[in-house]
Amino acid sequence: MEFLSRKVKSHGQIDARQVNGALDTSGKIKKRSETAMSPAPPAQRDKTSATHGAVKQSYATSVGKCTYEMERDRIGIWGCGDSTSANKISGLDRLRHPGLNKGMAFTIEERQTLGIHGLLPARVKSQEEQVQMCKLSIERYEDPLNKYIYLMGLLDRNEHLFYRFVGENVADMMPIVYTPTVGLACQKYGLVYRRPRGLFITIHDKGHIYDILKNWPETDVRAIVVTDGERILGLGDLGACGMGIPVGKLSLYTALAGIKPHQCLPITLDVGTNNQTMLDDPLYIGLRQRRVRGPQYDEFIDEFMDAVVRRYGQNCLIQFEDFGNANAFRLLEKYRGKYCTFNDDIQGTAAVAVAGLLASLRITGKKLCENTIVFQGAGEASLGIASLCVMAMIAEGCSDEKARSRIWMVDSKGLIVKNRPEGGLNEHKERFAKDHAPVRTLEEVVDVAKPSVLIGAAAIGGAFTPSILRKMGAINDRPVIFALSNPTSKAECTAIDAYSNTDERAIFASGSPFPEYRTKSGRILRPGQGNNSYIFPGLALGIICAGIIDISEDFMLLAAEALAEIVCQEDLDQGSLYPPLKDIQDCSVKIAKKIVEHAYQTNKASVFPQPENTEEFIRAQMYDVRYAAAVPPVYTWPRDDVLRVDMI
Ligand SMILES: O=C([O-])CC(=O)C(=O)O
Ligand SMILES: [Mg+2]
Repeated sequence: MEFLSRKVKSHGQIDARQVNGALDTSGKIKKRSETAMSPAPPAQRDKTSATHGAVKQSYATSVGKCTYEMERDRIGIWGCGDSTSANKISGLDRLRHPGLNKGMAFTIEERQTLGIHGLLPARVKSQEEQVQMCKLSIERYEDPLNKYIYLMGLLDRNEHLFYRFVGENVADMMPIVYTPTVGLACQKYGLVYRRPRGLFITIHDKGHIYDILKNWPETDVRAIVVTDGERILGLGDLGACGMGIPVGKLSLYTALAGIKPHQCLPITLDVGTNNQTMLDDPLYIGLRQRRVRGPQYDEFIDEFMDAVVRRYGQNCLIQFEDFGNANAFRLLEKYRGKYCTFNDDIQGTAAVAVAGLLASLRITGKKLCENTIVFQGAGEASLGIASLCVMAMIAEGCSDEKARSRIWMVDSKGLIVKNRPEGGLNEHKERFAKDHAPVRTLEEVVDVAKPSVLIGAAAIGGAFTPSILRKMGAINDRPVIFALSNPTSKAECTAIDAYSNTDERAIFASGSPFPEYRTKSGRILRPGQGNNSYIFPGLALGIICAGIIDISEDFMLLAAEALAEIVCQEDLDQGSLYPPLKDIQDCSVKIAKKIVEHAYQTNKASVFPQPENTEEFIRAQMYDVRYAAAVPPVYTWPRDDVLRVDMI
């Protein structure tokens, strides 16, 4: 009895803001009914057939909810009891559930109420103290792969803590959960894999994809990153081990753009691999067979797309990641406009590179269309960037033909020219083919074209030789050099190469991070990271908040312009064309804001009514890394003296 009264009394100490409603952006308490958070509409989920009509949603359906109520519903979803009997969930299950676990941050009241008192040491830690612990723990590891394994372990144990820790240490943690370490993790995925963190759907599951999606315990999925593992970063075909990429990308959805973790689903489509080393490796985790191609592959992907719509609704975003060149372009063309989809390697990389180019104009004082751009590579990234450059040049007032004339592309056979003796130009390359005699090497193309901008995205590490870089320095006052291939080993040159071969005049960016560079005069240059991570989280946030299905190219240019606008003079003075990584979460919100506003202007939004204050609306939807109360809200009764009945 005494124990009970202690429990009830202690409930009163729970922060009412956490249990009774969400904080709005001003820190003011809103009742839940005033917030945009509420359950996903059942009618929109689990459709019996894939329909493709416009789906109109209300605010209430666009984003899901948070705080105690959401935590409670998730308990049901994870099979620990239905949501109505959720309060009966064992405390032990809470400790094991990464979305509910707070570790030693469970209060004494929560421990007693939930029946986990005694399972934890006496000490109650604040989340801030736990973040400090994470820092100490990760610093103990020297090998980046061990740091990766530590962080994934943290994610498996305690989601809120993981996202708070990564979110507060973006510059230090991004190279671990993302490029370049994630590349190493994929190569060693057989060693790294611990527990389900996404779905593996194999070609043998054809005909049953919907059923597999139903095995995923979350029903409110808003974003999927999918790969078939054929071109993982610049590392090539890693088959099912490519899973590290969707996992890494979606962890940035949450860490950088506040998209709720349970709304994100990583998927690997395992159609085999042509990587013999993987096939021979006893640790390989995927199907031990060569890649399936042709109609069987196409039917498989078609079925996947329809199953996603049927399970999660038409507004569920499907980001294609690290598919092989041929499939990437084909599938983008096939599905765009019909499904809520974009290809990050073609379009996301294009947007981040064009953002960097737009920012570089503030240093060179030129218009984009006054530049001559040479691409090393003519794959997804290069062709995507080239196309978006044309769009940006046309926006400056130049003709399509003139814009294309500014672009020179080099592939494995040399300069892409019309009537190439070897033939074999696809329509994407054909668009940029020059009326020129064959030119074999990149260096010769630099001699002929005299570019102001050199962009590498063909995963040939070291392709920008000192001699090429020196030529760029000789032709230009401020040569623009982008070494975009990932991971670091595939970069076309290092930051040091770029600066030291151009008398430190290069305007340099790279896909993977490079350390700061000290000039001879002692100035510190901070090479910017032209990685699509500046784009895809904010883009996705905007798409989800406005319910955009048709992600047309204007959204990509808009995202690029939005990012370029954020770059300030101080960034440029430090040699960076991008804002510092520590500001990347703000960039995501700013990009999302532009995307949402543009969606309403162009009738592409399906969430109504349009929010009055876009930024406030977006921020109100974002994941809160702080812990929610784990026990139900309490209400107060009148004082004892009011209730007392006079018996005399
Ligand atoms: O993952 C990254 O760092 C960028 C990217 O999309 C790729 O290289 O394929
Ligand atoms: Mg990629």
